[in-house]
Amino acid sequence: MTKKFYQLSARERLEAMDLTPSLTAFYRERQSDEMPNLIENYFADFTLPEGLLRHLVVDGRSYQVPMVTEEPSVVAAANNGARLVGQAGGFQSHQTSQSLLGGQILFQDVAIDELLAYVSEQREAIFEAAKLAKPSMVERGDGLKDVQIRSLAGRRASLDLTVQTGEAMGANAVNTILEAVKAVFQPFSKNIVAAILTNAGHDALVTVTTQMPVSLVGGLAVAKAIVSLSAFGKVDPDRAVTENKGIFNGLSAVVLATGNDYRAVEAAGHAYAGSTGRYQSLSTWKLDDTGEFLLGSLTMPVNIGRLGGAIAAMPMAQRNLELLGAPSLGALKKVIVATGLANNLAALKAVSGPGIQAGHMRMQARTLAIQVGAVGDEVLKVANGLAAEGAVDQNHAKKILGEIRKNDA
Ligand SMILES: CC(C)(COP(=O)([O-])OP(=O)([O-])OC[C@H]1O[C@@H](n2cnc3c(N)ncnc32)[C@H](O)[C@@H]1OP(=O)([O-])[O-])[C@@H](O)C(=O)NCCC(=O)NCCSC(=O)C[C@@](C)(O)CC(=O)[O-]
Ligand SMILES: NC(=O)C1=CN([C@@H]2O[C@H](COP(=O)(O)OP(=O)(O)OC[C@H]3O[C@@H](n4cnc5c(N)ncnc54)[C@H](O)[C@@H]3O)[C@@H](O)[C@H]2O)C=CC1
Repeated sequence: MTKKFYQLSARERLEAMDLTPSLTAFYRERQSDEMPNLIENYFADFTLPEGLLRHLVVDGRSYQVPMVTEEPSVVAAANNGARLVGQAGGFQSHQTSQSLLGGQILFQDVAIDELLAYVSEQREAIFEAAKLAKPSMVERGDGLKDVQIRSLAGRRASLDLTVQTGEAMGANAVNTILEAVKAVFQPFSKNIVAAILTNAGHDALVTVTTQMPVSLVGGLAVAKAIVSLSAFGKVDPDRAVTENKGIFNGLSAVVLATGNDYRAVEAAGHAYAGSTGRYQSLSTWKLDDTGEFLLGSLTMPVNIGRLGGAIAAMPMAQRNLELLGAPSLGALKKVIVATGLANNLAALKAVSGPGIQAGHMRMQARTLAIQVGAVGDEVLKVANGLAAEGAVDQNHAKKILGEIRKNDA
């Protein structure tokens, strides 16, 4: 019987794709032994560059932070922000919870009083079902910690479970527990719509702060400009979404480098950014009462792991955790949020000061050089030529590349 596409080996898949010989050769060179089992229909590895945030100081400890991103100037911005904050002693963290992940059993057409009464009567059975579903968690002191009913519009309700997940993100564990607990609600089986974890992260908030003399950012006028721009992120969602993108520039780069689920972290972050009813920037920058210090803070939910998921299966993720000094899960979360705040500071300083283009486009120049066909040494030569001309666009890049090739011929 012919195999289905997903049953083929990675090599066989390339043959089945019926590609040109050059495309087949290209992808074949990019097949590895490490990745095929991570996802489905695997046919090649896609590589992204990894850059270093050299000194990120959090709670008095200095970290070398791996960052995976495709965007020029993000790693430079992280280093820039972390350097400024480092001179003031670094970031402080205020982690407000253990590793807690939520789950929901969703009910419709339900009489809330009946459900409340049933939950209170079956509390022990609920905890027992959770324990039997994941006994190893309970042995470690983790597992189901709380159960609450939340009434929703239109005779709907959510049974909210809070699960302590130890050193893992716990997504699969929570889903397993939810499906086991669902079985306790047999009398309501017709009312149950789904049992699935929530990425909201209400119980996984991490806060990172900094207090720095205004002189470090270039004086009171610069600090005031940063504060003024930050205030727009509180009143205008259009500005807030851009500012948050700048935060995730750094934050997601570390989440990715450690093999964690960046979609989960970003979804939770954006939901938290909208938790007041209006979408706002996740960070806050203000001056202290004396006007001598710039105060920055970033609070957001972070549900990640130090093991489990894809982390164990990706050698780069493993090595990157080693590079970070094998931090505890709590410390890793702080590093991730602090990197986001470092990027945010650098971006706000650039955008409220000279503008983003000067620094960003200098670094974008290398990407532009590659886009117009520069290879090897030509890439830097074109980038330097663009910087010298003060015009970073494709036409100039093409012109400079043409001149370099003419001179080298
Ligand atoms: C680009 C810089 C850093 C230039 O910054 P600068 O002050 O013009 O340059 P500098 O040469 O004085 O360098 C200052 C520090 O930046 C770092 N740095 C400098 N160059 C490098 C490099 N090549 N590689 C690694 N690190 C670098 C390094 O730490 C250096 O200190 P030093 O070590 O020299 O004492 C600055 O202008 C900056 O931070 N800009 C922000 C860039 C940014 O945020 N880019 C992301 C893309 S834009 C975006 O996506 C979102 C955004 C920005 O719109 C969000 C928002 O609006 O809020
Ligand atoms: N909505 C979402 O965000 C969803 C995400 N996912 C994916 O789930 C993955 C993460 O799931 P996890 O449950 O974290 O991974 P996992 O399923 O690999 O579980 C963690 C494993 O580590 C073991 N373990 C050993 N020591 C531990 C300790 N000290 N603390 C905790 N666990 C320990 C556990 O017993 C378990 O086998 C990610 O890849 C994510 O993309 C899956 C479903 C939904």
